[in-house]
Amino acid sequence: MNPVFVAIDTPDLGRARELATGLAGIVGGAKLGLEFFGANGPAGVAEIAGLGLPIFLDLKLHDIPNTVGKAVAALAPLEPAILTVHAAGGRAMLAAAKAAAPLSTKVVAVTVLTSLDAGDLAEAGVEDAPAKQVERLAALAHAAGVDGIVCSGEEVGTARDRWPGGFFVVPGIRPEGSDLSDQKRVVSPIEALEGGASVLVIGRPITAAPDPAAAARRIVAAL
Ligand SMILES: O=C(O)c1cc(=O)[nH]c(=O)n1[C@@H]1O[C@H](COP(=O)(O)O)[C@@H](O)[C@H]1O
Repeated sequence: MNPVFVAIDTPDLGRARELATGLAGIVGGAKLGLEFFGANGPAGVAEIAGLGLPIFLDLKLHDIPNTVGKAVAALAPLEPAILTVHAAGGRAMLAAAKAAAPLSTKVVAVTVLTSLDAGDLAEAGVEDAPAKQVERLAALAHAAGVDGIVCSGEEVGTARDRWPGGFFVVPGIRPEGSDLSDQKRVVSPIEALEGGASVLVIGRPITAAPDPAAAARRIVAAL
């Protein structure tokens, strides 16, 4: 399976359609997140899904177990290939999300966002290094029965060693020389794959390129 999921982060349905159409056959799937969902809702997700790429619905749900379970049930007709929740929501919330999801959907728990470093965690009261916090939340996600986690490429190797059958989503991917933007824990596409990533989430290095299809082809060819 082609592990590259392109993050289509835009509120513009026409632009999303253009990207999904132009990248079908080059990448393995499309990730739609809060920006797209806020503007286009479930109908927009269904429209992009109809273009043929597997859909990763990245809404990073984080609330009490009842609310998250019912939100996942409301999203279930979309049958996304992958759906995100926040591991910090706790064991019962993670279990409720998994119980409400279609069997074909991989529910993955976001551990420590790739936009955070040790200083950011300390400001939020977490004194451990990101790797330690990822390890803790990965163990929680595993125990709660979800399918895998989202972590950076810096942690995926250790996480995979501890959960060999897990599904590992790695964003914060930057090919050599590309702009970091707001990402702080980044690795290259090949480093993420060699570390054990199941899926590489890549947004702006593809979507902000003058020729997104050519950028995606270069990334996939280097894997
Ligand atoms: O869950 C995610 O996909 C996610 C988790 C995380 O820790 N970091 C992260 O960047 N993401 C998402 O991955 C994408 C990264 O986009 P780029 O930085 O443009 O490659 C965005 O859509 C983020 O919402």
